[in-house]
Amino acid sequence: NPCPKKQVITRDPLPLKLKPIEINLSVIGPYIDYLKEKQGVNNVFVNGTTGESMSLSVEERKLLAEEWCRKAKGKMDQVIVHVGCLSLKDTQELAHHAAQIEADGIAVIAPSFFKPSSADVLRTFLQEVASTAPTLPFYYYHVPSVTGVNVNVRELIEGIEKVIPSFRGVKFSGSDLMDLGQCISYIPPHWSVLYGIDEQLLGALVMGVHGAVGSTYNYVGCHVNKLISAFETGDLVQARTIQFKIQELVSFAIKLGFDVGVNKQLMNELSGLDLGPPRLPVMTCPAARALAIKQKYDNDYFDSRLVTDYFCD
Ligand SMILES: CC(=O)N[C@@H]([C@@H](O)[C@H](O)[C@H](O)CO)[C@@H](O)CC(=O)C(=O)O
Repeated sequence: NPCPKKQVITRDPLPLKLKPIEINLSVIGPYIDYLKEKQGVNNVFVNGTTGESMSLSVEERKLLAEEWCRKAKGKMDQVIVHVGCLSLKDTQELAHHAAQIEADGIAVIAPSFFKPSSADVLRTFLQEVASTAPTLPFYYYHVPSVTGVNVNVRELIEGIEKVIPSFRGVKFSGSDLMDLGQCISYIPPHWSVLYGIDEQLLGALVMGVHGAVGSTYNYVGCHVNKLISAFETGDLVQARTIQFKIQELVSFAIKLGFDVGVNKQLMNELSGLDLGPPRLPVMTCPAARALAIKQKYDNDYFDSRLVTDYFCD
């Protein structure tokens, strides 16, 4: 067995440089039009979980935030930019940048590698961030299933306005309805609590949330607007019908393995726009899985025999 010859290994011509930008800014404008015209979505929350912010560089996040703010001007009511990072310094840099580009607000998750040991420590972290963008409305983004930081939000926000005068509310993506209710009963009228578990929105509306932010609203946004309207006019039968449909879709997708990659593929297919693949460690959704979920969506939402009464325009 002959010895393998020694090989010369050539170096990558750009060994340490980043490859050219791997984010597609050009699709943001058309995507805003799709959200507005086809889904009735008038506010966006960008660089959050669905936007894979924690897998992006600070530079990429700035470029994305800038493009969203620029293209949404005159079309969307508000662009809230999520600026949370593992590092306080990066978070402050993004908060300061969001103020420069005139975002309508910022949101921050709890750092999740070195986790805050208490609500007090988390409040201090948020205060340090808010102080770099003191004029921007500030939201705490509570998403314990992802961060593993499950502080009591009511405890966190009690008195928070004394240290963060720009504090304006919470994006609450937790399932603890007692904590949710205790936040809502505490907050002043100029704050809001926005709910982030799409399949449980109706329960949160009953508790008094002021709005909803969710990944599936990229393609069921118009249905959710109808759910909210039905709830507001007291038509609980209609509101439940829509909520149950969303639960069916989400539970079907969860059984097949629902994650940000699957969601992204659904956003691609249902918007008709090429939003590109997710970034590792999120995997591209296998084609068969996306097809099965899309078929479920098409059957439930576009079969006029089933949904004539709340079919989206
Ligand atoms: C953990 C997570 O990803 N939650 C989603 C939900 O929309 C979630 O995908 C949905 O309720 C299905 O479970 C959103 O709260 C995330 C979100 O709004 C964001 O992109 O920041």
